[in-house]
Amino acid sequence: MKNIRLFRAFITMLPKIVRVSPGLFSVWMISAIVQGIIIGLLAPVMQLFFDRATDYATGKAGLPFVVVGLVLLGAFQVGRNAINGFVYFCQTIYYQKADGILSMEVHDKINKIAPICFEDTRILDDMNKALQGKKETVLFTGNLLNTFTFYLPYFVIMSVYLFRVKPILVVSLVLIFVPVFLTQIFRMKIFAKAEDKSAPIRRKVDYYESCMSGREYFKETRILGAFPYFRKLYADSLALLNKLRFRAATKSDLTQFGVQMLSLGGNVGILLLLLDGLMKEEISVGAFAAIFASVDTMFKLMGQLISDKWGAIARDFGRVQYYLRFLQMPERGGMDVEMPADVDIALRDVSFAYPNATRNAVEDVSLTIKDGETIALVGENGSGKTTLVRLITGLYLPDEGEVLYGEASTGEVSMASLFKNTSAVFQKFQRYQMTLRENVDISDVDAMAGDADLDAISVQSGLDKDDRSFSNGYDTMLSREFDGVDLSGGQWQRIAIARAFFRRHKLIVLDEPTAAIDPIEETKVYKRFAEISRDKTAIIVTHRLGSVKLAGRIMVMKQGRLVEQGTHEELISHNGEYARLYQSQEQWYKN
Ligand SMILES: Nc1ncnc2c1ncn2[C@@H]1O[C@H](COP(=O)(O)OP(=O)(O)OP(=O)(O)O)[C@@H](O)[C@H]1O
Repeated sequence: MKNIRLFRAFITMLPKIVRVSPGLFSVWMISAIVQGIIIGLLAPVMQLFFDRATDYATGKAGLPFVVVGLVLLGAFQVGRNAINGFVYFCQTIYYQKADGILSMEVHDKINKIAPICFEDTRILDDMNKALQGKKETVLFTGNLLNTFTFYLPYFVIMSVYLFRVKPILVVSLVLIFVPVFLTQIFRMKIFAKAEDKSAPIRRKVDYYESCMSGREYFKETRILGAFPYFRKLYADSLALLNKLRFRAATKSDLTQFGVQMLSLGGNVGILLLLLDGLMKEEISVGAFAAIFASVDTMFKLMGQLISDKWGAIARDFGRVQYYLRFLQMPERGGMDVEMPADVDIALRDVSFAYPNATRNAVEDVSLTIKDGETIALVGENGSGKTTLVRLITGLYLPDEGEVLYGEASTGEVSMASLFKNTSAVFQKFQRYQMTLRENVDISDVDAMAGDADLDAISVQSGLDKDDRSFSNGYDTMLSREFDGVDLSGGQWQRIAIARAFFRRHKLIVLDEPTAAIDPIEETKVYKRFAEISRDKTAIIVTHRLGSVKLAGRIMVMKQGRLVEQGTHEELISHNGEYARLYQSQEQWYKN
């Protein structure tokens, strides 16, 4: 993907940030400009007051003059504190709002990109970085805006003021600014380099940490006695990470120390120039006192702009690029059409390879599934069954050939249109941490299951709501994280089946839906499934060949190819791959 330049990134982000809340954005920007102007004008106002005070002391002016100067100075000081607080308030609220809205945008985008992208580790990596980058994107835009709204007016006012007092002051300011700026760039480079080296080590540290104490890992790690092994890996990686951090911090701190010395030198230099001007009566006592009082703020703001703001811009820019490139990723697209319900599904010379895979997972498959037919897909591990059903449903698009629903090719139709009449239970089904009712409802949010629907679906999927696990019936929370209960693998699988049955569908895919259910209960589930899918197209992927007999036709996959198809009896008498698989399973039960 192409690199995005800083200015381009800024003008791409700006309208997105403004759209979050145009009213609040205007208030925030205007108040930041006013803040810059007030703080910039503080030095001339101070001079005014000190000059008047000197005039009063030497009898050149009356007391009211001094009082007016003092009131003006007081007003600016109060104004400065008030505006500082107000700008901070606006900015905090704005960042929070923008973060929420940009998160939505990322999730909407993820919903539109082709599901195959989730099989590509590089795209997944980019997606993760984009998600992390969304927060930094808001800060990045905010920091750039801040440069123009607050720092620019402040430094323009200060430069004009200093120039009018003594032009050499502006020149010395620029002379200090340049090396400070360059050293900050050097510091950014140190951190960028350290970050590049640390990122993979940090991933390992996080991973070893979860292997030691993560919820999913700790039982197996304990049983295997692998804790000391992971502990050592963790400690070694952590030590390496700390070494990198220490080196970067040392270099950076030394540079920072140099910068501080430079600023101190600059500070002293400016004061000497001022003193010289005062002695030669080129500048007034008021100007001397005002600049003397403001020079510290000026150096602080300069450091803040360069290290905090631009440092953060440089640090965050990489992630912002990931974010913007992710938003530019091509979407799956396709037409929104009303898919005909009662059509045959045909695959014509379909081949497919996973991203970065060296060989096809599905190779030159042609077949037709008649409307309302029940098909069983069988074959050894890795023979391509799951991939084939993903192609049939249109979740993935073929690299070669086409999958047709009647006349419509899956590549031309939008995912929403395609999946409208499809339901599925996947091998790796999800355990949604919600109530039992919600776990079913989400498959057809327009229908919302009532108790009667849930009773019917529970029977079909073999779910027993009177089981003592469901202490609150259908409203039992199925998550220990949310003060609910956890279930057995078989119970979760039945919920996944219930969810698939609840969805209105013309095509249903059951990819190994009963692996965690005992064989007797499995037979019952399949029988009930045969009843409810009588007029529907159904595809069952299974290893247990005892349950494939209910299918009208059995298709046998081997190394990505469709090698046999027919009824159980036909395939047994053919004495090929299916017969071999069937006989080997028969042996399990006989021996
Ligand atoms: N995400 C992936 N990336 C790369 N290759 C994959 C991916 N998923 C599956 N494969 C490969 O594609 C081939 C077919 O896998 P598939 O999951 O379709 O087989 P299967 O018949 O369903 O296997 P099983 O019975 O074990 O579930 C295998 O060689 C597998 O290694």
